[in-house]
Amino acid sequence: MNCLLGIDIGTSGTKTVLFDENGTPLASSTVEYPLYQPQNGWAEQDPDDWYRASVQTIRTVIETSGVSPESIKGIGLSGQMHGLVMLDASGTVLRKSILWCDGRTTEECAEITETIGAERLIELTANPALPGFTAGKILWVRKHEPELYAKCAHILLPKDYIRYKLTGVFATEVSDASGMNLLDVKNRCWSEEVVSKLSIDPSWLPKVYESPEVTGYVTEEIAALTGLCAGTPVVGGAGDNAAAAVGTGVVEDGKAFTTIGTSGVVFAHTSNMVIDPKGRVHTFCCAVPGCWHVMGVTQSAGLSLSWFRNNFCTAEMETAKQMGVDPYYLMDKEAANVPIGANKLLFLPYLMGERTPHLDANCRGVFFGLSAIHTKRDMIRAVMEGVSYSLRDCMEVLKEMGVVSNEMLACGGGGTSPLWRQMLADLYGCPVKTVASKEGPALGVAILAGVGCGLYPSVEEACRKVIRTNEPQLPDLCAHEAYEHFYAVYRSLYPALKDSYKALASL
Ligand SMILES: Nc1ncnc2c1ncn2[C@@H]1O[C@H](COP(=O)(O)OP(=O)(O)O)[C@@H](O)[C@H]1O
Ligand SMILES: O=C(CO)[C@@H](O)[C@H](O)COP(=O)(O)O
Repeated sequence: MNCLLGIDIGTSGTKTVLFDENGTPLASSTVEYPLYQPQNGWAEQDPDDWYRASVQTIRTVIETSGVSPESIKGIGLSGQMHGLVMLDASGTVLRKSILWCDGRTTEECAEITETIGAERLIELTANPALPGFTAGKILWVRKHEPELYAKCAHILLPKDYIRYKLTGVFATEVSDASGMNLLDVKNRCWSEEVVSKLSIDPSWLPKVYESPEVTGYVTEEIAALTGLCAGTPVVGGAGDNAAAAVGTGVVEDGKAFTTIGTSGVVFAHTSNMVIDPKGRVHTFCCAVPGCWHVMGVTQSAGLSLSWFRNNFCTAEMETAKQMGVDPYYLMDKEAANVPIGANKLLFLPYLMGERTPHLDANCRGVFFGLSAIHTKRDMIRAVMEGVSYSLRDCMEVLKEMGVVSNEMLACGGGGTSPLWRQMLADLYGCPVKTVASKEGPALGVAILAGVGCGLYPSVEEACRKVIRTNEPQLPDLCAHEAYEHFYAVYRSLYPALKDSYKALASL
């Protein structure tokens, strides 16, 4: 039997899944780790937490599956995008990684825009300078931590740090590199102009591959720690969203998915490069060589619900533990008993600022319309609806650009909730499907590994062989109409609060 391994370095945890060559999961293991928030709007993680989680989950899936390590023909890596990992010349991590949802670099982004020129930056990198992206984080460390910056010899993205630990190679691939503000997204290589104008040492940047290409091989040391065979090939893989696209079969024009992970993303495949002139959605290379994708991002999707759970649902967490079920299952049940509109309670999910459509690192979460009638269950529903309104905002921009068809796939932790999927179907006004496999990004990069090691002829062929979809959830037209009224009020809130957000941030 031929097997493939997919490793996804998510924000909530690392998930490693072993598949057979038909995409059937044989074993899966997840290890969670903390998110550090040293200041309001900052977010960091320890790259060595990702490494420990990777080693542990690889070892676990090999042991529990009982497959022989020789049968693992290739490994694919996926991960949260944009995070800055800085290493010194000996390969030691210099500081905690500054993550995709960290909003500290508004000033540095303005500096990048001024240095390159707003139009030229979009011409070269297909995107404006955004606080979530990596280049601003590099400039922030240069300005605020010069002693540490002086020791830097390598810059990597989260999953590429794990690649370095597995193979000893400094490499990345086009989909993740697109989110650094340093890649020439059209030509799929580093932009010499941007790198040199920002005075970033080009020797710090890893070599860029296409997603299915082999980038290196598992070392003897890692083999001894994990049970893998030394010499197992590791392919480029993809940023988590490009990886989820492969894992849900979104590899052709007109196909799209929504993921509710820590972040929320509405993603559409494009075989031509399409750019939103207002910069509200990102244009990145995708994992299919020669193709791109457009995606809108809600910074705090699952994060809003996990924040609510952790702070206000200790009773549900306790009951869930006693019942041996997931606390989110109980929270879903409570929310399902509340009518559309959460008894006139709205939630703006801007806990970590927002990208699509506002591009504002300073905005923050709001419960709007709170009344003495409301209970916790209204608030749970309002959080889930608020995230769905924000995803509808993403959808509206993609529709304006003409890149989505009238069908949507749902994935990510939140995409496993039938209630959340129905909210999406009702709000988008289109059927929402899931794929039979729940493994999204891990399956996506396992498929890429299968292409890289010759088990499949192409990404598209592999998806045709492996991906199966379930029956769709259909939109309810009455619910759609009801949501339209609440969505209109939701849309009016950000413009009304914009100046107040700025004032609050400046205090
Ligand atoms: N049954 C569920 N109902 C609603 N939301 C859920 C459920 N299960 C998981 N989630 C959401 O999914 C999020 C985690 O998604 P996941 O895709 O694993 O995250 P990441 O890839 O960012 O680490 C949680 O924060 C939670 O909000
Ligand atoms: O910043 C983005 C995409 O631009 C996020 O989608 C990150 O890639 C984090 O993903 P999750 O941890 O939510 O999967």
